[in-house]
Amino acid sequence: MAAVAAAARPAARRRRGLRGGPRPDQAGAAVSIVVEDLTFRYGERVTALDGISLTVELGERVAVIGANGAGKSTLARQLNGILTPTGGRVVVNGLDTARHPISRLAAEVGYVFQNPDDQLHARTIGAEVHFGPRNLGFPPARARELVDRALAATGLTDLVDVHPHHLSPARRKLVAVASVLAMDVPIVVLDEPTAGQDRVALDGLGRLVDELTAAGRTVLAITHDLDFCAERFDRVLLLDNGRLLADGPPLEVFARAAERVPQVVRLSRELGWPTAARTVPQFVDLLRRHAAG
Ligand SMILES: Nc1ncnc2c1ncn2[C@@H]1O[C@H](COP(=O)(O)OP(=O)(O)OP(=O)(O)O)[C@@H](O)[C@H]1O
Repeated sequence: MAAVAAAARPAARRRRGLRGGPRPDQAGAAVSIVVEDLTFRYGERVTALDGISLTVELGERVAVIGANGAGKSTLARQLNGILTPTGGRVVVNGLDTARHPISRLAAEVGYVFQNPDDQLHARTIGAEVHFGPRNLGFPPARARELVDRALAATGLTDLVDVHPHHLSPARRKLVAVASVLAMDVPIVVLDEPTAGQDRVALDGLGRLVDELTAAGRTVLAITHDLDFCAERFDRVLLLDNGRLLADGPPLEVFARAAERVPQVVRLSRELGWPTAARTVPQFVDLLRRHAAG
């Protein structure tokens, strides 16, 4: 947050009405993210992304999965300009990331870092969550409203005066999520949101994804949590060694990733069902139907 939100000055940008819904670009008004033949190298030796192309529509929810080192975080960091392409291009909400500063992109894309300690800097949770909307130039009353809503959505309302570093890493992650929510950006990128979270927080995060996309926000989440992925996402990108190996509905993509599937999917397959369950309730429902004959 420190890097992104601090860079979000000047506040006047928002007053000039430069943010909001998607603006027309070559791919059309409903397009949220365009990635064209994206290649990214760290130095000379490491090709972290290799010829990735995809389009994400406004309001879509997309999960990005893949083994450690597959390139997931590198892809996510292209979306807010922390990294820019070595080859190809990335366009978010009509803005080519290579042609706009991080400060401009911060008004379009909120990025929740994998490690919240890379993001949090304020002395209280309240101040942390307030930082982004204030720097983006929201009028005070609107900023207050956004902060209150973000705190409530992440279950942190009663902790506004607490120092983030007095919380567990999983709770600090929720502070990072709240900080991004409060910025009210059209595109939200979550890097490993569920790591270390308990069931209550997991359900809360799932509801957040539902609410954000219902409100027309685009959500892209990097995750190793395949249950979360299967339960909450309609579209999954499978990265493998910097390449986009599969892009489609969860069950189709899991079929390409034989060893990486949620338990209910694996159980469905082991039981020889023609249609696999994606979630536990679906599994129970199918089990009842099969048992009934
Ligand atoms: N700052 C860096 N300098 C050099 N190489 C890097 C750097 N960051 C990542 N890499 C390399 O780029 C490749 C992709 O890394 P990336 O972190 O994007 O993968 P990932 O899929 O997010 O992995 P994980 O699930 O472990 O977070 C890996 O080979 C990694 O070692």
